[in-house]
Formats: sequence, C-alpha cells, structure tokens
Amino acid sequence: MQLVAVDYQAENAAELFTRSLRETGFGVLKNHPIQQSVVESIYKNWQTFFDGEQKHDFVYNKDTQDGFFPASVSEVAKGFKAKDIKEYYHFYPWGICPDNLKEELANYYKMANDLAKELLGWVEQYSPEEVAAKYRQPLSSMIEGSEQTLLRVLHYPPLQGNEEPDAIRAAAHEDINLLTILPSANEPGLQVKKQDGSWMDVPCDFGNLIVNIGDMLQEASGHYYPSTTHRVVNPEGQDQSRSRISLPLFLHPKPEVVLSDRYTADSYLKERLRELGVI
Ligand SMILES: O=C(O)CCC(=O)C(=O)O
Ligand SMILES: [Fe+2]
Repeated sequence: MQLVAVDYQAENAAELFTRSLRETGFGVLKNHPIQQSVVESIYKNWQTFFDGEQKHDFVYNKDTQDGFFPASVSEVAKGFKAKDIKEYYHFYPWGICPDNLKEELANYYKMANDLAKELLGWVEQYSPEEVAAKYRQPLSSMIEGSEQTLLRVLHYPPLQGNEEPDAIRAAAHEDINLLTILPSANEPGLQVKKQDGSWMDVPCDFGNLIVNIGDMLQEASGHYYPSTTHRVVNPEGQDQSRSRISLPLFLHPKPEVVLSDRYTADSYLKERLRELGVI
C-alpha cells in the first residue's frame, strides 16, 4: 500500500485518484483548486481563537451540535477508554460562529463543498457498473443542499506531560460520513492503517489535500470503496510543544438519502452516534 499525491490537473487524475481510494480508502491531491493561503489564514486565525478565552462563549449546543467542544468533552473513539487529546469547533453555515471568523470559514466551506462534488462525480464515474447500480441517486446529488455537512476545526494542544496514559491526539477510527476532505495539517501525525495492521504516515506536504472514504460511502458502494481506519499520533521530543490544527470537512448526505437496503443517511448516522454515546 502506497499513497502517492495525484496531480489534480493531470489528464488521468480522476482515474488515478479513484484507484487510490479503492485500494487504500485514501487519496492525496496536489495542484488542486483550494488555495493554500486561505487554509493558512484559517489555521492562524483559529489558533488565536483556541488560545483565547472567547471560545468559552461559544460552547456547543447539545441539540444542534454546533460550536466549541472543549477538551473535557472530547471524543472517545469506538472501543477506546481514553479521551482524545484535542478540542474542536463544529461549523455549519447555519450555526454559531464568532463574527470575525465566520466569513472566511463560510467561504472555505463552499469552496471545499464544490470540490467535493466534483470528486464524488469522479468516484461515481469510476465505479464499476455493478457498483454504480447500487447508488440510489448520483453521489454528488446526495450532498447537494445538505445542512448536515460538517466543517470541524481541530486543535491538538501542545502535550503537557500529564495526559492520560494511552491517550493520543486522535485514537484509531473510521469516519462516519460519505467522504472527508482534509487539507494537510500544519504538523504531521496522521496515519492510516494498512491491511497487514501496521500504520503508515499520510504524506503531509503542506498544500496537499487528503481525501478519505467514510462509512456511508462504504455502505452505499457495497464495500467496494473501503472506509479505512486512521489516527493522529502524538509528537515526540521537541515537537511536543507544538500545536496542531486541522480542518476536516465531513460530507454528509441529506437525512432522507437512501444509502442501501438497510440504511438511510439519517438512520445510519443515528446508529453510529448512539454507539459513540453522543446522543
Ligand atoms: O487531524 C487530522 O489530521 C485528522 C482528524 C480526523 O481524522 C477526524 O477528525 O476524523
Ligand atoms: Fe477521521
């Protein structure tokens, strides 16, 4: 298993990219339309937000799940006991967001959604006939106008040395959604699990865009596209004093979208959130 960055502008980009998704659950794009300067500015502005006190005025709403999630309520991945060492903000265009950060994030949300739509088109185009026959509607239309798609701004603080034993920045998990779009973070740490059970670093050259399959696309494609386990490991040595910011966009279909004979997007999401103890 190998992850090679595919040039978005190349003639055979769609073919190479979807082959990588099929074989590894992950694809890496370079030369793509999301401007690095925009991503860098978001990282900088949100570092200031996480370092400040204002975040406590934006604590998440339990019913709607938008807003700031402090480290004390951070996720525990399925099958793990220790909380992840992270805090994060859930942004939805309809949700709460500090005024000074909203426009930039909303613009990014739209830009990343547009690209995601195109990538879902690639996925559909390169699905074998018997797999494409399983899609109840075009994949790209599943997310069109969805209010469920979530942009998460993640802050992994510097390590203090008093973390729970076994706690890592993000314990091994699979994403629940259709597809995840993740610009390279400002620090390394993301790893993907190989079929032999060992871990491989995801190439994190600044400017790359990492895309991975989530459980919902695995379900909708009858497991043709695998939702691969990944994690974020702790830095070592000098790097322990460094924060890490990342910005995954989790593409969620509209709730009524039928994924398979067994699930709609809504029933699937609820089942997973219940397992995680979030609802
Ligand atoms: O921070 C990262 O690089 C990945 C985060 C992630 O996998 C997640 O939030 O689901
Ligand atoms: Fe993830």
